[in-house]
Amino acid sequence: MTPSRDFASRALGPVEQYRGEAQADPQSAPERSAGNAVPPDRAHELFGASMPVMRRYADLLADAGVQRGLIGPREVPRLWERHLMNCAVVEELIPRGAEVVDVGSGAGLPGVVLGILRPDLSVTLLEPLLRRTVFLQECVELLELENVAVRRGRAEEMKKELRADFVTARAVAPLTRLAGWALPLLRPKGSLLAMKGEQAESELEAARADLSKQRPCVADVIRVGRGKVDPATTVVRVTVTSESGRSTTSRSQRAPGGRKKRGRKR
Ligand SMILES: C[S@@+](CC[C@H](N)C(=O)[O-])C[C@H]1O[C@@H](n2cnc3c(N)ncnc32)[C@H](O)[C@@H]1O
Repeated sequence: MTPSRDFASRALGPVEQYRGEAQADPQSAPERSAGNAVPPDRAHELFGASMPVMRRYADLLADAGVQRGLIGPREVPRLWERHLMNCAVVEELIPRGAEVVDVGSGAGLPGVVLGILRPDLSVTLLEPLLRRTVFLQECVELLELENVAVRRGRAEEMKKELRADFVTARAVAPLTRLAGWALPLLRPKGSLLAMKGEQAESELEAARADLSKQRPCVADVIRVGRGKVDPATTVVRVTVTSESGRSTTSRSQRAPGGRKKRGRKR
C-alpha cells in the first residue's frame, strides 16, 4: 500500500463515525461540544438555525481535523470564538446569491462556515493539498452542503477555470501575492475579502501601489461583526473597478454621459 493510500484509509475512521449522525435530522443530532469546548451563547445567536450543522463541523475539526494535522490541538478550546465565529461574520459583506471562491481553504475556514451559514451562496473551496481536499470533500458530504464544492489546485492556475463575485482568504499569503492570485478570478465589481490581523492597515498601505498595477481596484479595511465577536474581524476588501486594464479615468476628465472631454484646442 502506498503511503498516501495508507494515510487515506487511516484517516477515514474519525470522519466516518459522523456519517450516521449527519444523515439524521439535524434537529435530533446529539448536542456535542467540540473538544469539550462549549459554544458560547453568542454562537447560538450568530448561527441560529445553522447551529446543529455548525456543531457537527466543529466536531469534525476537533476530531479528524486535529488527528490529520489540519488544525493544531491547542486551537480546539478556541474553535468557536477564534475560528468559526470569527469567520462567520465575513458574511456581512456578501450579498445574497453571490458566488464565492475560498482560496487556500485548508480545513474549510472561512469557506465551509460561510457555506453552512448562507445556503444562498455558492461556495468553491480551493485548496492545493490532497489531504486537505479529502477532508473538505468529506465535510461537504457528511454535512450535506449542496451549495459547496471542493476544487484541488493553486489559485494562480485557476484564472481560466474559476470566476467569482467574491474571493475569500484567511492566513494564505501576504496581501500583494494574494491579490495577484485572487484579482484575476473576480468578475467586474467583484471583491477580494482577505481576513487579516492587527497590521491590516499598514499591510494595505504598503501593497496599495502594487494592487492597482495588477488590476484597477479600490481597497479599504473594514471591521465586521461588532457586537457579535470580540475583537471584530478585520477584512481587507479589494474591489475591481474597471475591466479596461488601464487606470480609471478621473471624474473631472469625463463629460456628462460618460464620454471623455476633448482637450481644448489652442
Ligand atoms: C495557513 S493555511 C490557512 C487555511 C485556512 N484558510 C485557515 O484559515 O485555517 C494556508 C492554506 O493556503 C493553501 N495555499 C498555499 N498556497 C496556495 C495557492 N497558491 N493557492 C491556493 N491555496 C494555497 C495551503 O495549502 C493552506 O491550506
